[in-house]
Amino acid sequence: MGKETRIAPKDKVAIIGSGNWGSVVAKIAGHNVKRSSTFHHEVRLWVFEEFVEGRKLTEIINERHENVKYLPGHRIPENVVAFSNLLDATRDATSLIFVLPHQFVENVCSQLKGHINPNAKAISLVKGFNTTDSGIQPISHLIREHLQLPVCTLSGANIANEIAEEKFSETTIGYESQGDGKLFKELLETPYFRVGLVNDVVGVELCGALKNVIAIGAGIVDGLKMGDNTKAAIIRIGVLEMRSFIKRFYEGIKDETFFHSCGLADVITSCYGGRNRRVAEAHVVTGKSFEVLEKELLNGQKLQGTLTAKELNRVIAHDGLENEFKLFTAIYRVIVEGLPPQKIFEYIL
Ligand SMILES: NC(=O)C1=CN([C@@H]2O[C@H](COP(=O)(O)OP(=O)(O)OC[C@H]3O[C@@H](n4cnc5c(N)ncnc54)[C@H](O)[C@@H]3O)[C@@H](O)[C@H]2O)C=CC1
Ligand SMILES: O=C(CO)COP(=O)(O)O
Repeated sequence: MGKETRIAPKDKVAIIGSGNWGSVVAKIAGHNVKRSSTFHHEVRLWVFEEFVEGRKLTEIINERHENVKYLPGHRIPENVVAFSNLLDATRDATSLIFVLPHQFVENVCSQLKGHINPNAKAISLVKGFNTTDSGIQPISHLIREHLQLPVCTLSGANIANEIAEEKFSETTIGYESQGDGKLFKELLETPYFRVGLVNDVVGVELCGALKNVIAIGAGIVDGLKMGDNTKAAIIRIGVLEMRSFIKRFYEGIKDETFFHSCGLADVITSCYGGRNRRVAEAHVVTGKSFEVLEKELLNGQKLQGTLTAKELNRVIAHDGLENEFKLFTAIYRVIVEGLPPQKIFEYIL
């Protein structure tokens, strides 16, 4: 009898989330799998169903191959198929990409519990974390604990619309197992979207979460028309608080992580572009609340920085660390307690 050659089954990809960034990732992964011998040629995209101009968003995506609400004007490849049912979207999938606003991840994971392929691995592109009384819970840990699978993270200086336009940018994948990191790099890298790898899952995602709070500080500076020197000061102080917070709550975070795209570079892009900066500027100019402006300006897209500022403050206040995290505390007070924005400078003196 001749030796049987067994062909390894191809990885099936499911993308969980189809907002602004999720839709760009669907475009990238959809194109990449077409050329790949590693991945199955269909990519499934879970869409939180809603009606757009009287039609289901999933139907529109599957017919027009465009997410007309969250990424208008950009084609999503035809091998990306939208599903409104989470279990259909993820059935048999072995590579799961989580790309949701962080407040929705827990609910999604509860629904997925017990329905995941035993060989699956995941990557979280989510920028945010949860808090408990004992500290912070990174989203990668939340996913790992619910679904019992290995989780990488991806974060970087990645304004979604610019990447949709294929303008050059970089990102960072944090991995525990290098093989998983390389697999997701193969799935997501393109000539215009370059992936760096670092053996630091939590460091990557916590930078991505905290930079959203610093970006709110930058938006406040813009709203007050303070200028570039002031914004640079907010960036400098913000980066120091970001590093100090991450190191305090997580051992083993690598210094090099802050110099990958997920670190300082993402702080910079978010402090100049990005939704958190924009809404914070509008808050200063109009005096409207962040909740109202999120609805008025973002057409269903979500702010992550306001929630993260609240979650951060829970930990800072619990441990009495306001003097060590003066900028984070001041930004929280502007968002939640109505502190006049110009007063943040009194806090950080
Ligand atoms: N947009 C960007 O430029 C980037 C975003 N990110 C991060 O990616 C994550 C996802 O953001 P985006 O794709 O931009 O989303 P988005 O903010 O554009 O859209 C919100 C998404 O949430 C969905 N949604 C609303 N209610 C829901 C619910 N109850 N359950 C589940 N989903 C619900 C909406 O259908 C929509 O797909 C966030 O953590 C964000 O910080 C990371 C890099 C770049
Ligand atoms: O994460 C981002 C850029 O890297 C996007 O930031 P915003 O959510 O503020 O738009």
